[in-house]
Parts: sequence; structure tokens; C-alpha cells
Amino acid sequence: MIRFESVSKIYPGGFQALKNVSFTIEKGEMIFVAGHSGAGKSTILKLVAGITKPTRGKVFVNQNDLGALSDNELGYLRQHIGIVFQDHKILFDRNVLENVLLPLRIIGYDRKNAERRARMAIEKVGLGGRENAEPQSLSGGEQQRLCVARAVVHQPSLLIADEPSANLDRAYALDIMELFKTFHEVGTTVIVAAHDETLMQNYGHRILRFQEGRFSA
Ligand SMILES: Nc1ncnc2c1ncn2[C@@H]1O[C@H](COP(=O)(O)OP(=O)(O)OP(=O)(O)O)[C@@H](O)[C@H]1O
Repeated sequence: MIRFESVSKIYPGGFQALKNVSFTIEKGEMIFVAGHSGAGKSTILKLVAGITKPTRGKVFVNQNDLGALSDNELGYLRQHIGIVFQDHKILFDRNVLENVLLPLRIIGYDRKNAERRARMAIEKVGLGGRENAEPQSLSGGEQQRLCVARAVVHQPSLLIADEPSANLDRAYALDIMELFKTFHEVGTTVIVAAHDETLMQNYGHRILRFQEGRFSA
């Protein structure tokens, strides 16, 4: 479903974040991307989502060479991807419900349908009853759940999460991992980037380990 062919990424300014990386992720797989800060994890996820382009090599998602897609085609593909960003991107001037339904409104859902789906996603992540809460009144773990609800509200076939448990206590971090597992169990392909390998070891899923832009042992 996802294939990296000899991918290198050099950012403007000359820093090489990825060095000739090749791998495949199967449809429906749950996989971890591990490595210390700066190893290239976020770069991998941004390439998968088509947010950034490789300098060399090719990235395929569902047989599409992302480099060959028009902006419109890329936009369409992104409608099948849910992203939990490292920096949250929560809108603190809107309540929980508004945060979750916004992506649906942007892709053209009418208010009633968007609200119905948003309420389902909020329930699914365990925030049922908090629809009208202001995001700043939520705990760190609950805010992360809000981000997950927003990422899955359009029922994507691919869910990508960048350090979803970075600032959470261990118990909350494990809760978030369990939540991702539930999406994997219903067939969603799930890619989670994290630096804390102890969180990944319980799950028996493949771990792609990176160090300075290359695979490490
Ligand atoms: N837009 C950019 N311009 C220049 N350099 C960048 C850019 N984005 C990332 N880098 C550099 O590329 C390297 C890899 O970054 P990346 O964000 O992929 O690492 P990471 O493993 O996700 O790290 P972290 O866990 O800290 O997010 C880092 O050294 C980073 O400074």
C-alpha cells in the first residue's frame, strides 16, 4: 500500500534528513517508526501524506506515485488519510465538537452530517459528553484524544500519528496506543512515529528504526 523506493530528502538549506530509504508497508498493517529526535521520523510521515516531496526516489501510496500527482489528485488522496500532528493543531477558540467537525465541513459535508459523524468520532475516542468543552479544559491525554477524533472523523483508510504520546504520562501514552490498535483492528493502516521504543514493544508490530536518516539495527 505504501512503498518508498530509494528515497532521499534534502531540505532547503542543504540538510539531508533521509538517505536512500526503501521499505514497504502493507495495507491494514500497523507499524511503528522509531528513532531519536532528528532521525527523520516526521519527514517519513510528511512524505507519506504528500506534505513534502522527496528530493530523490519515489513514494507510492495505493499504487500512486505521489510525485506524479496533480495538486487536485493529491488533495483527493489526502481525504483518505488521517493525521495526528506532533504539534496538535487544536483550535483553542472552538469547542471539542467544532474542532472535530471542521475537517468535514472543509471537504464539503453539510452541517448535520458532519455533526453526526463528529459525535461518533468523539464517542469512539472516549470523549463522549465533552462535545461542548473548551479544549484548554481537557487534560493532555484528552487533548490528544481530540486530535485522534479529528484525524479519524472522515474514516480514513490510513492513519498517521507523529509522536502522539510525546508529552503524556505512561498510562495515558499506553491508552493512546490502545486507541490506535482499535483502528488497526478494523482494517485501517496505522503508522505511528515515536522515540520511546518501550511503548512499541508490547504490540508485536514491525518497527522501522531510523538513525540520522538511515535504517538502524
Ligand atoms: N523544513 C525543514 N527545513 C530544514 N531542515 C528540516 C526541516 N524539517 C526537518 N528538518 C531537519 O531534518 C532532520 C529530521 O527531521 P524530522 O522532523 O524528520 O526528525 P524526527 O525524527 O521527526 O525528529 P523529532 O522527533 O524531533 O520530531 C532534523 O535534523 C531537522 O532539523
